[in-house]
Amino acid sequence: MIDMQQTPKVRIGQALAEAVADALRTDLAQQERALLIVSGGSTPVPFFEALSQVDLPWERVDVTLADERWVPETDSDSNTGLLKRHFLQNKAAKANFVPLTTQHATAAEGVAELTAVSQKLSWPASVVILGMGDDGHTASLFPDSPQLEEGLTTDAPLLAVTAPSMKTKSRITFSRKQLKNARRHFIHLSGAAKREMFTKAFGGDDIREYPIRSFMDTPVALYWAP
Ligand SMILES: O=C1O[C@H](COP(=O)(O)O)[C@@H](O)[C@H](O)[C@H]1O
Repeated sequence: MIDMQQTPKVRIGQALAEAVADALRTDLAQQERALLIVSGGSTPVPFFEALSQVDLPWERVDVTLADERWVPETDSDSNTGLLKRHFLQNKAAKANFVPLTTQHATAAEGVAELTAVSQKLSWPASVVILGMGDDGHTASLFPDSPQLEEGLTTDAPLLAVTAPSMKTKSRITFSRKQLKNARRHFIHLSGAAKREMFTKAFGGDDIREYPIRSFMDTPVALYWAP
């Protein structure tokens, strides 16, 4: 239930949590397991906290990330660390979390193992939630990345990438094609800078300029909070 006393970011987080929970319930009524793919970064915290409290057969839900920074879970930049602190708690503690990191030193070395793991999940995903950076990146598909073309075109599910403009440059990401392999897509944004970028991105067609554009040919529900 949306709490009208809360800030817009919390209310949008609650609304998105309700929509995602409904989607998972619908799919779990027809299949044994459901796959939920979430993004990291800073935006999803209120959504994670709301979803963690929802009643669901979480033991039948596999959760993984759209992308991960290649750092230990204890690093403040780790998306896995973020999920563990804000989402995989309360009722959602029973979900099966599939991390996008391995013991390998680099993402390039870990990608084969993670590809094998990811292929055992219940595709198509029930839900993919995408974020967007202020530069128009989504997942770890960055406009200035040498692997952008590969990420936008490959049939491989996962790839190792570098993001020259980011603090954590070494990353792993699901490819555009794999992120599209889902029943429902949501984009979750907050703040004026993201509104401006979203308007710019959705006003043009060059997917290499703003990679979030590569989801404009997909039905997406936008959850934006001022
Ligand atoms: O690096 C990343 O950035 C995007 C956007 O993050 P935000 O902090 O601006 O919300 C995120 O969606 C992605 O998962 C993350 O690894």
